Amino acid sequence: MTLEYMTGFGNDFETESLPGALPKGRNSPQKCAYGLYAEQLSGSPFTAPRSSNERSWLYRIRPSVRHMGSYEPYSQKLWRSAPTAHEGELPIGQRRWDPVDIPDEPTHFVDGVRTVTTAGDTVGQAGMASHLYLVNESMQDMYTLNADGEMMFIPQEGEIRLVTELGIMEVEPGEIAVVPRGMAFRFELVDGPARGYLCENYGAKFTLPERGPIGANCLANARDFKTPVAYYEDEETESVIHVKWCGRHYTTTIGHSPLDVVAWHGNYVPYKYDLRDYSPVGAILFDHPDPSIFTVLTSPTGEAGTANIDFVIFSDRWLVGENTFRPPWYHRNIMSEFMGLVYGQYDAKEEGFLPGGMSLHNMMLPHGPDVDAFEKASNMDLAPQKLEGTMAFMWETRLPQHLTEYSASLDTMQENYLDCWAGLKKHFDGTPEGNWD
Ligand SMILES: O=C(O)Cc1cc(O)ccc1O
Ligand SMILES: [Fe+2]
Repeated sequence: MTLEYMTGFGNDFETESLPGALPKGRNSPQKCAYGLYAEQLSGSPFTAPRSSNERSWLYRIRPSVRHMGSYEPYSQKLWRSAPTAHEGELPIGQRRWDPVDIPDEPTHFVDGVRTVTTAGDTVGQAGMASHLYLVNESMQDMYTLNADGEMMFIPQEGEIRLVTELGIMEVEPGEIAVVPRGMAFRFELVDGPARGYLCENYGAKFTLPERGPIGANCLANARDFKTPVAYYEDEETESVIHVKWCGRHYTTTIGHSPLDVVAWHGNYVPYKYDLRDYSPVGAILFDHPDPSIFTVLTSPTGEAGTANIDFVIFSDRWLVGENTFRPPWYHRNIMSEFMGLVYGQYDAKEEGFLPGGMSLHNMMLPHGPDVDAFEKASNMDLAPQKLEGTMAFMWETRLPQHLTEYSASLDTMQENYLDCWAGLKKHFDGTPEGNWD
């Protein structure tokens, strides 16, 4: 599909799919052109400061109050919500999983979400959940809307199409997309089954991190973000809308497509971003900076520098540090790190961390390079080295992440993960050189 996008991050966009559908100079004319209804979708409180105030005006065939009402419970037991902290005797510890297969039985997006971790509390609007989506069927006459948070999609296998109230985005592995809290969409497959990672952000919306002394350029540049143009459906077919609200799943049935927005303007929008447009900045003489240097988007909290979620990537880059151990250092961290791998190899792990796999290094639990990565990096020739064809990512949150019964009992969980560090030898022998034999 050839799709049109508007570029920029946080812009006030305007778009119409019929000429003159967008009112000029006002939001609520007495009668809207084409007999449309005007509707405001507020993503921030009305009174939020300008820098964080987000809303869009939608000009649609029917107001959404005609789309939704009379909610019936819907059973989706594997799409969980925080808090799940006190359920059963779920284990703690460093965790890693191999990729999970896409099921054979017909599975659309809503049924294909599998929750791996939850943090915080949906009702308190803090924290996040990390999920997988495993999908082999497009949604048909079915739509979904998540009141609990915005959703970041990271496709790992298979291109996906998100047909949202504000327009259509196609997203392939290497790209990400974000759908705002409360926006309805239909999830479709472009070219076959799809597996990916999904972050449900219960807290403040993702935004670009400050660059500080880096200045006005590099990292994720605003002009590389893409928001779809208006698209509408005028279809009188029986449809189901799935709604997730305070951790529960519901459906409501209506007689038409809810994707009936003919024109819109505003800054509360879905967007996509190609991670290969990211311009990494790093140490160019010695030492390994904190991974926050690779932040793409951050969901801030009221506490400075203490993110609800930092979305960080480890993409193609040069390693040039002199007299430097170049992979990640060993560490313990107050923040909790969920990682996935879209393609390639991650530089802290020589084996075992596979594309489509995932790892969890939770609050204060130690981790770092496996024994082979340590030995290799400790002894290598330190010529400039290019890491190529790699795309790992991390959702790092200030809150501890809790497993679910599903992730704790997945048969792809690596029982022997700790063994990747078991061979780390004692090199200390009391001499300044140490013993490297
Ligand atoms: O644990 C990890 O692999 C992620 C990570 C990468 C890095 O370069 C430094 C710290 C860190 O947590
Ligand atoms: Fe880490």
